Amino acid sequence: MPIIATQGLTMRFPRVTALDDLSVAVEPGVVGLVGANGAGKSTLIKILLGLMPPTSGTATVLGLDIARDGLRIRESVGFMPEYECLPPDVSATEFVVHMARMCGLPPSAARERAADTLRHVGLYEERYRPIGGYSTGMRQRVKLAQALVHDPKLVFLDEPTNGLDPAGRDEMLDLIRRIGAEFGISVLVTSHLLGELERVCDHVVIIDGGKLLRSQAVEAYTAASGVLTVEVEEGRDDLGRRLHEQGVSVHPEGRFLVVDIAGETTYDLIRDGVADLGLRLIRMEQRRHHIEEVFQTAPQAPSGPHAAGTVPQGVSR
Ligand SMILES: Nc1ncnc2c1ncn2[C@@H]1O[C@H](COP(=O)(O)OP(=O)(O)OP(=O)(O)O)[C@@H](O)[C@H]1O
Repeated sequence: MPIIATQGLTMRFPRVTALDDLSVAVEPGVVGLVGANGAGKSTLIKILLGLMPPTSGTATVLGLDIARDGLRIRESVGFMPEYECLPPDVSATEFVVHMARMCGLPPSAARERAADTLRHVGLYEERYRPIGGYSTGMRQRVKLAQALVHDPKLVFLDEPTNGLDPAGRDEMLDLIRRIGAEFGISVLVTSHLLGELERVCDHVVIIDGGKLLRSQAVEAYTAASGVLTVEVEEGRDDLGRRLHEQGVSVHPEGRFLVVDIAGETTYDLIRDGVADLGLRLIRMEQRRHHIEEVFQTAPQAPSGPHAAGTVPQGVSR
């Protein structure tokens, strides 16, 4: 059963169509939702939580109908919002226990679950200090803990790496992977950073101007390309010249040579060239595609705000 399925989902505000006839279904796992600022990601999450009725169309979350079962959806789904929403004067423990109680857990179970969840997200002694003194990374962890405390089957994480430094991002991405792999909780995670989603997701849905651009497994986006990256210690240009003379399509790129694969012979020609020129081969690997290439090849939607051939502003690697 898909964890999320939408059919013709449309949300029109007076001046803008935030979602435009969106039909998509995703299976359990870690699912990325990507789109530029204003693409409709937060609107979709609010509609899926049953907090806002769509203008038209239908959707189910964990098999529950958003129009009828909003309360049951919110019981089974955790939500980590993008915006700052934590009270500064209470500790992480007090806040997460409170959220667990709000979800219906009795006092002792709420305390236990809060302690477990805060430990899972990497907050230890700090959890007794007021949240107001926390770093951005710690606050993101508290937001994540409150989304997980009632043991949901699915969590919606809206831009969980926002505002984090590279180390904080890596830690948050590791946590997201563990939520999916170790705890068996499905995740819908939004980001405008495609490289992040490539790292943690099983499946990525791309929306642009409220329309579905692509929905497929990450491996389908990152399949091996027909191009080799070759790095030699010295003599890059000599090797490039020789390959070119042998009819190989090749061009330099930084320290590397980028070589079009025209069959097994391409590998032989590189190997022979390296040996004959007495070079040291550091690497020869087949390049993989990246999710961003979807934006570079997608035709422009008639009403889409973004020019074809460009990554929409706000979406980056
Ligand atoms: N309550 C509202 N009233 C009017 N317009 C809205 C409302 N909520 C969202 N919009 C508009 O709908 C479009 C989609 O917004 P949404 O917040 O869903 O995008 P997003 O992909 O989440 O972007 P971001 O990454 O900036 O949060 C935007 O043009 C936004 O201005």
